[in-house]
Amino acid sequence: MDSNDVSADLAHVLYTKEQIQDKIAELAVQIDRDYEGRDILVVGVLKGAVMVMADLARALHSHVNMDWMAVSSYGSGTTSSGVVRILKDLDTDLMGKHVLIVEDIIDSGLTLSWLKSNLISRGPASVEICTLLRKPEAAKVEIDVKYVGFDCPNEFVVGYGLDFSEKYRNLDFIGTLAPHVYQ
Ligand SMILES: O=P(O)(O)OC[C@H]1O[C@H](OP(=O)(O)OP(=O)(O)O)[C@H](O)[C@@H]1O
Ligand code: HPA
Repeated sequence: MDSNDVSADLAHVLYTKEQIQDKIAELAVQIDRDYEGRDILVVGVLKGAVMVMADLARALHSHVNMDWMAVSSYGSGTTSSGVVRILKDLDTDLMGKHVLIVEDIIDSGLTLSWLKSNLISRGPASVEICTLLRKPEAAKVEIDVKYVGFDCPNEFVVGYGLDFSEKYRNLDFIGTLAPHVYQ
């Protein structure tokens, strides 16, 4: 094997490319049904949500506008503190819009909890959340999430937008890392 081959860094595959694509197609059917007759403003949270946004937006049949936010959560090490700073704000006025926040993962829930309240304060007609992954055992706050792809184990996961030190986002599947990567 090539020493630069990322597959050597992986411990387990949790969700294959096919499982992810099937799940996104399922979510798109639900979303199209729920938003029938209404335009959707999908808001992707950079950078992790890039892959989910790209695939979900293409799977939807509804009229969709796309916008992006970048936020940073401060905390010690890998722990989100819930104190969130906006690094890139939306270009769109949310007044009267049906907003669907699209995320790769809800871990502690602190980022999304803050973001949802922030967007609600801008006067949209509705704000819902769609996340590909959620870690139920890691939740620190309760948030109402309408669309969840997979409830996943409380392990650090990478791939399909999710990174470790900015690597592995480009994998088309989701997995866990081998211990040597962290050492
Ligand atoms: O539920 P929480 O514990 O708040 O964690 C979830 C957040 O963490 C990840 O983003 P990250 O800050 O790693 O940035 P990235 O999307 O650029 O990778 C993910 O995309 C969520 O935004
Ligand atoms: O498990 C994770 N992997 C990558 N990024 C993350 N951000 C929150 N949780 C995770």
